[in-house]
Order: sequence, then C-alpha cells, then structure tokens
Amino acid sequence: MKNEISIGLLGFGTVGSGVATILQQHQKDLRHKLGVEVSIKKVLIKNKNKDRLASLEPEVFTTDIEEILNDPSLDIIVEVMGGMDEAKEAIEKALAAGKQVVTANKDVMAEHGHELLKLADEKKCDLFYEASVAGGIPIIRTLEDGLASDRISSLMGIVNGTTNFILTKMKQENMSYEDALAEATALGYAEADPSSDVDGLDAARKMVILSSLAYSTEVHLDDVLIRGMKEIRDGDLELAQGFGYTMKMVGSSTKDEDGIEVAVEPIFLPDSHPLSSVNNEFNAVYIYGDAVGETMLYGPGAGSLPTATSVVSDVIAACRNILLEVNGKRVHAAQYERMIKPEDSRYSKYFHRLSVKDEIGVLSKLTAIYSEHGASLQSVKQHPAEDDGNSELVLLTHKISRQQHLDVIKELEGTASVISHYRIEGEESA
Ligand SMILES: NC(=O)C1=CN([C@@H]2O[C@H](COP(=O)(O)OP(=O)(O)OC[C@H]3O[C@@H](n4cnc5c(N)ncnc54)[C@H](OP(=O)(O)O)[C@@H]3O)[C@@H](O)[C@H]2O)C=CC1
Ligand SMILES: N[C@@H](CC=O)C(=O)O
Ligand code: NA
Repeated sequence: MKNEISIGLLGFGTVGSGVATILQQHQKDLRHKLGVEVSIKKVLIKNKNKDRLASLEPEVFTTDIEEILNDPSLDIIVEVMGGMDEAKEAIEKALAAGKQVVTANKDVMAEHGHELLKLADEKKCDLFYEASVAGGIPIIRTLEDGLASDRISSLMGIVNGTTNFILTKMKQENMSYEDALAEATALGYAEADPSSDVDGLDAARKMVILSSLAYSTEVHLDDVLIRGMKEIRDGDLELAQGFGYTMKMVGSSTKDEDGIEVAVEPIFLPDSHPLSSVNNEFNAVYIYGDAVGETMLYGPGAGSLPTATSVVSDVIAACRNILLEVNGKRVHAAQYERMIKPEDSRYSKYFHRLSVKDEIGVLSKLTAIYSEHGASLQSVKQHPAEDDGNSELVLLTHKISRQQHLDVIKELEGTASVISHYRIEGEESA
C-alpha cells in the first residue's frame, strides 16, 4: 500500500500555481481524506527567472519536460501548460508510461479527447479533465456521475468567463470593449491568445466536450456553429434590453430524433432566463434531462484558485483510484453514431436589425421577403430617419428554421443593409 502519491506538474502559471497553493493549504484535509501524503515533486516551467504566484522548493523546477515524463516515481501528471501539440504529446507519453493524467486543457480535449480517452482506456489509466470546462464548476462530474441515470436532451451554458465579463462590464459600467478585455486579461481569465475567447472558439471547444459527454456521441469542433463577439454592433445591447432580453455569449446544444445541434453565439435571452443574471467571469450550465427536468450549475468559470479546485479534485479522484487499484475503469466509448442536425430543422426566433432608405414602399418590400420565405413576423419597429435619410428597422420573427433565417438575411441585402442579427432564446410567449 502506497503511503505517498507524487505529482509532476506541467506548468506553473495561473492554474498551476493555484494547484500548488491548494495542495499546500489543504494538505491536512487531503491527508485525512486519502490517508496518504500528496506532494508536487517536479514542475515544468519555461522561464526560470519569472516571479511566481506560489512558492515551492527551487529544486522542483525544471525546463526539461522529459525529466518529468520519464520519472518513474511520479504517479500523476497534471498538465496545465496549455497549448496544443506539446501538451497533447505530453499527455500521450504520460499515459503510455502508465501514469494517471489530469488536464485543464480544453483545446486538446476538444480536438483529441476521443483518441486520448481511448488511449487512457487501453493503458488502464485515468484521464480527468474537469477544469477544461467551466473552471471551478463540477460540470463534467455532474454529467458523468450525478446525472448518469438520466438522458440529457439539452444543454445551455455561459462557458467563457472572458466574454461574459466583457459583456457585463459593457452593459453595467458602460466600459469599452477594449478596456473590458484588458481587465479580463489582467485578471488571468483570458486565454494566452484572447481571440479564441472573443471569437467563440474557446466556448465552442467546451461545448464539444460537454455535448460529447452529455449525448454519448462524438461531437467535433466542425459541428459547432460559431459566431463571436465581433458580430455585436453598437446599440445592440440596449436594443436587446428594450425588448426585455439580455445579450449573452451562449453555448447551446440539443439532441432529438433529427440529431444534435451545437452552437456558440451571442444571443438574446429573456431577462427572466436563469442565465441572464450570470454576470462577470461567472459561468453557468443549464441542463435539461428527460427525468430530472431542469438543473443549473453556477460558479466561477476561470481564475487561479477556482480552476485549481477542479484540478485538485481530479487529482484526489485519481489518488483514490490509485489506492484502490482501479484506475482506467470508466467507459468512454461513444454509445451513439454522430448525427448532426441540418439547418432546416433547427428552429428559433430571430432578431434582425436593418438600415433602410426611408422611402415609400420600403417596408412592404421587406415584409414581402419574409412572407416569400414563410417567415412570419412577431413585431416590426421603425426608428426615425437620420440625417442621411436612412432609418433603422428592428424585426422580431416568430419561430423559423435557421435555413429560413439565412435565406431571408441573404435576400434582404438587396433592399436593406443588415446591421446585426441574433437568435432569440425561448418560446413564443417569452
Ligand atoms: N486561466 C484560467 O482561468 C483557466 C485556464 N484553463 C486552462 O489551463 C491551462 C493553463 O492555463 P493558465 O494557467 O492560465 O496558463 P499560463 O499561461 O498562466 O501558464 C502556463 C504555464 O505553463 C508553462 N509552459 C507553457 N508552455 C511551456 C513549455 N513549452 N515549456 C515549459 N513550460 C511551459 C509556463 O511557463 P512560464 O511560467 O515559465 O512561462 C506557465 O508556467 C490552459 O490549457 C488553459 O486553457 C482552464 C480553465 C481556466
Ligand atoms: N479563457 C477562459 C478560461 C477558462 O476556461 C474563459 O474566459 O472562460
Ligand atoms: Na469544471
């Protein structure tokens, strides 16, 4: 029986230093929970001269990844270095060497998770990745364990802390997009390349991970419809508010007999929707299970200690399995064939904001386009003409297919200029 479990930590930045802090500060509790000592024996860094957010003995640090991956005394490799190829290779090597792996890397898990989990199964090793989605929220564990008895039919989440922080600051404090992004970066929420936050890729990766798990099928990044924050125009947040909606960057996925649809986009959420009041860097995931009905998990989606909480919980799970000698026993193989829904069977209400020449007959020309495509309108609002003789029209549709929405937008371009358009969440009565 082991009396000590040793960790090799790949990365000592925002998350890695949080992992060290929690392991140090909660050492007594961990010893009580596990009955053994858990300690960090080696840490990979790039730059030996950097100031660190947590302190460890200087001799644990190395810039040579092989020194960690080839160390037979290490039981668990914690990958919090980020990036793609090197991190993926490190996870593969660690699994090949029979080590348990914990990662916070959604880039790797979204794009290579299926093959890495298969490798973990073959090598009878654990590969845990709770921190990869919604930092401090135990969402992976909830889908794998808490809701294991149910069939999930939809998931909706605010799964990117940076974009939620930016939208909150813009709405509540009238902050500019640039200032809000700079603050999110300074607070350690944004990715090394924040374009993956604001362009929706980070959230899309998280939705791939969640949807694959929730529906027990392979979901690929190409399957996700992605629209980023660049689609948002000045005045859109206020317009949303005027109609009783809140603009949020939301990841959504549903499964029915036509297949799965997954999207990440700025959408209009009714103010009464539970996700509308999730602000700043907080995340929340709203789940609908056939048996359980609605549930929602809420918490910090990014940041050093919240994310490290999930990483260390995965370490604890791996330690328990080591002590019971049951690592690598989870079933990861997908149960269902991958089936993605076509555009013409994805239904929603839409918001269309147009700029039109303020002249006689323009409104009837526009509404005729909607009728031709079988898209019925819930409301039409016209704003007075500006000095340039153009006025703005805001149209809300009833539920139409995404294909109808795209066809209408394309055809409108001859008669009007489309300023912005968004999906509206909710039923007709919202
Ligand atoms: N920050 C957050 O809130 C969250 C992050 N994540 C994920 O966690 C992972 C880590 O993120 P975060 O801690 O923010 O990243 P940081 O950039 O803060 O830290 C990365 C660490 O890895 C080290 N590192 C990176 N590449 C190399 C390399 N090639 N060789 C040696 N060392 C290397 C860096 O070394 P050095 O310090 O010397 O530069 C640094 O210590 C990422 O996958 C991220 O997506 C997940 C959820 C939330
Ligand atoms: N950049 C990410 C960090 C956590 O995954 C975010 O903003 O959510
Ligand atoms: Na999580």
